[in-house]
Amino acid sequence: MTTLEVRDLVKDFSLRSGLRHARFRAVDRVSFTLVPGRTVALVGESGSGKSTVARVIARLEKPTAGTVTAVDADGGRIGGRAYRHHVQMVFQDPFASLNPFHTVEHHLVRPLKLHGRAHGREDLRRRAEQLLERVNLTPAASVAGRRPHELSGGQRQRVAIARALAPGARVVIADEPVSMLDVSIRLGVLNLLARLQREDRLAVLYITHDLATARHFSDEILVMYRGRVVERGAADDVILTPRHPYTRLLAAAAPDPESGRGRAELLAGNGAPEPATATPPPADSGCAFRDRCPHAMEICSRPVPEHTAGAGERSHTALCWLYADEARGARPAPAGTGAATGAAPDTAGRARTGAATDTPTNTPTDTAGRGGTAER
Ligand SMILES: Nc1ncnc2c1ncn2[C@@H]1O[C@H](COP(=O)(O)OP(=O)(O)OP(=O)(O)O)[C@@H](O)[C@H]1O
Repeated sequence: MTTLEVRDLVKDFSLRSGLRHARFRAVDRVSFTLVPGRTVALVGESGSGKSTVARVIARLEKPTAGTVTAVDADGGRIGGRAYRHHVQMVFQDPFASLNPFHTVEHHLVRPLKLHGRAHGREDLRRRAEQLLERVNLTPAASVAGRRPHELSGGQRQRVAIARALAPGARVVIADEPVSMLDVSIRLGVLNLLARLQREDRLAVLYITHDLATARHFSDEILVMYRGRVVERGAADDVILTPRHPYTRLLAAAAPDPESGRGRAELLAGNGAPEPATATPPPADSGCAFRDRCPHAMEICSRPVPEHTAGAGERSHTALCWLYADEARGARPAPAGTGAATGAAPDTAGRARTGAATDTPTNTPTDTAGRGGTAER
């Protein structure tokens, strides 16, 4: 049963510089579905469009094109105010998302009242305390009377999560929910989100730069590059057998727990991928990654086909010419743009010779491995 469907979402922004006026496409034909009890992770480097997708879903931005549709358990379309009960967002910055002048109780009572989830002072107070207990903020009565500055960053984010649950949300959009928190408490907050998701069968969109937590906490991963989803599949498949050269670069740039350096740095001598905003995307509809791709071919300037391996829950899609029949035997790109003749890359970014393959034989080492950590 579908809870939220994003279809062919496009978001353009207007850019003005003096008298010049241009349009910039931040999100380009993004589609995915969120279902109860499952987490979809949206990963990609800074500027790839992840937060814009979240903001459109949360109705903080209007889409330029495409649709976002929420449906209830009977398949009926949810619109208007009910949509705001149904879809809630947890923001990156717990310091900015809570009003410093109001108590924790006020932050929870307001949505409970607004969405008709409790009535009367006593009922509201009781429901607010129940929410605090659910996010492990105890003793709830004492926490309820505090103001945000009296709480740690982790505690504030727990209040923000409780506030998201207050209207009875079925879909939670968590936009980098732990990136501003101390490393030592991040897993505790993510484990809390995972528990609430299981208990309430929430549909969660988890936005992150971090491949390790994306793999651990999500069922499906979508990799975004310059507004487009360039790869998608089951979390383990995307991390352990990445197909798109960009995902391979991201995986290679993931921090090495032993040395503390990015693996790309170790392999290539220089390093992690540049931010997506560093260079403007190519003006045509070819692959936006081709300027940085070590396997770029001339064919990459043509509109990129989607290639899917596997089926159902194991379907694994890459938006890349390397896997297309037409690319076999394609001429290599001119010198300086990287070279490959239909060769699928290995994880060190080297092109393997021979025809492209649907199932790359080289897989990255499991640096993004799963590891359970208790909720704190
Ligand atoms: N209101 C806006 N006006 C103009 N450009 C914008 C606006 N909001 C976002 N952008 C641009 O859209 C692109 C995508 O931004 P977005 O914040 O969605 O990326 P992101 O992947 O979430 O990055 P980060 O991880 O740093 O938050 C960026 O180039 C950004 O500068």
